[in-house]
Amino acid sequence: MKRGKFITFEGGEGVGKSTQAKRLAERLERAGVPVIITREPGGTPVGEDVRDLIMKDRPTDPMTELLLFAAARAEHVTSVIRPALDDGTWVISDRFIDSTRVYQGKRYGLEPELISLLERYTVSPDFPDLTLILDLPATEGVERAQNRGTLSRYDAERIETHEVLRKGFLEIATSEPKRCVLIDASLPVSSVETAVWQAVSAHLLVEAR
Ligand SMILES: Nc1ncnc2c1ncn2[C@@H]1O[C@H](COP(=O)(O)OP(=O)(O)O)[C@@H](O)[C@H]1O
Ligand SMILES: Cc1cn([C@H]2C[C@H](O)[C@@H](COP(=O)(O)OP(=O)(O)O)O2)c(=O)[nH]c1=O
Repeated sequence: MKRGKFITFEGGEGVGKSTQAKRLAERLERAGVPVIITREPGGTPVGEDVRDLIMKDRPTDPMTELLLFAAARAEHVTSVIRPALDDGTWVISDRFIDSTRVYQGKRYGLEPELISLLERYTVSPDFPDLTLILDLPATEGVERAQNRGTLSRYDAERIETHEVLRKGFLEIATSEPKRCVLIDASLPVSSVETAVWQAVSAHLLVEAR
């Protein structure tokens, strides 16, 4: 049985991750590839509870927040992601480790060594095969999230904070060019979809055949 591929979408608020995750899944299905979509925080009953908890009662201590995201991720990897990949199913996750690196690492300054250690225990060896980083000026992303009508407490942060987050994602794209592809998310939905499909075809479909 050929192992499935693991694809993650990352980027700031409202950049189009959920929209593109759905479109990519539809394209893969049309290409005959078995695929599931999942998200973080979330993806499991425990993960969804953690999501509700974090969104509702924001932890005052960044370390609490980091450990909650890590706990949800451990459950997500062991009960959803790893079994699917082992079974030959492709997995698309709307946010994953890079969100922690950027939101808890860059924004709160929590130590990269600690974040790496948590990744080692919660994710390893199931790191993403391909990460699509959707890039958009922070003001546009927040505007899209506002228009969508669901502005989370994270979305509502100051625009300077969103720019710090954007920079964090750009740094990851630069430092890990084999895993990450940077996508211009300011283009129309269908053009972003084409860019995503080109990246997936070039990185994964050729070797999957
Ligand atoms: N390329 C795009 N151009 C314009 N609007 C978009 C684009 N992609 C998504 N949107 C819209 O922006 C909002 C946020 O998109 P969404 O996929 O929910 O983003 P995210 O999951 O990154 O928060 C939605 O209302 C969506 O319809
Ligand atoms: C997965 C993850 C998410 N987050 C944050 C990013 C988002 O602001 C929030 C999840 O909200 P979500 O609704 O997924 O964001 P979006 O507005 O992009 O659709 O949780 C972290 O801070 N760390 C993490 O590890």
